[in-house]
Amino acid sequence: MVIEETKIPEIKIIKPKVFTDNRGYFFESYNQKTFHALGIENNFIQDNESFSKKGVIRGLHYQLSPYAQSKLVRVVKGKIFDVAVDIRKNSPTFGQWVGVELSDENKHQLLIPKGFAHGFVTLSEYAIVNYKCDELYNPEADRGIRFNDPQIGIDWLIGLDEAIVSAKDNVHPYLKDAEINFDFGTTY
Ligand SMILES: Cc1cn([C@H]2C[C@H](O)[C@@H](COP(=O)(O)OP(=O)(O)O[C@H]3O[C@@H](C)C(=O)[C@@H](O)[C@H]3O)O2)c(=O)[nH]c1=O
Repeated sequence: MVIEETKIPEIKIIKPKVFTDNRGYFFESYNQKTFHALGIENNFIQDNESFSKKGVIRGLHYQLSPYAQSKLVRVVKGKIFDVAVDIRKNSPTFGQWVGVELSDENKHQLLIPKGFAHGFVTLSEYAIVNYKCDELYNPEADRGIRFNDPQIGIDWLIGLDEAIVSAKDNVHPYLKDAEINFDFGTTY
C-alpha cells in the first residue's frame, strides 16, 4: 500500500497492493493495523454505498462539528471524479479543492479529513461508490455547499447542463454563505 499526498497535504490518495491471478484479483480495501501504522488512525464506524448513473453529481456535503466526518472513498464499479474542498476557516488552503479519479481499475482511495466538503461526479455508465466514515450520519448536522459555486470553481469534467443533481443539492448555499463551525487546527 502506498500513500500519496495531494496539493492539499491532508487529503491523501491510497493505492492498495493488488494481488492478481488466474481467478481474478484480491486486495485489502481496509486493514486497521496497516492504516494505523501508516498514520491514518481514524476510527471508521459507518460504511456507505451509493449507485449513481453517468453524469450524476452528489455534493458538496459535510457535517457540522462535533459530528464532522472523515471519509475514505473508493469505487467498487465504474469511474468517478472525487472532489474535496477545504472549508476550514483560517486554513491556508480555505476554498481550494482537490479532484482525483477513482475507479474499479485503479482501485485508488481518497482520504478526506474532517473540515472538508465532499462530492463526486460519475464518469462511467454508472458507478458504485463505497466509503467509510469516522462519525455516524446525523441529519441535523448535515450541510451542503453548491457544487457549482463560482468562488470554488470546480472543474467537474462534464457539461453542467447534463448533470443529474438532487433537488437538495441544487439549492445549497455558496461557500460565502455556508454555515461552518470548524476552524483550521480544531481538534474534533
Ligand atoms: C448520507 C446518509 C443519507 N441517508 C439517507 C438520507 C436520505 O433519505 C437518503 C439519501 O441521502 P443523500 O441525498 O444525502 O445522499 P448522498 O447525496 O449520496 O449523500 C452523500 O453524498 C456524498 C457526496 C457524501 O460525502 C456523503 O457523506 C453523503 O452526504 O439516504 C442515511 O440514512 N444515512 C446517511 O449516512
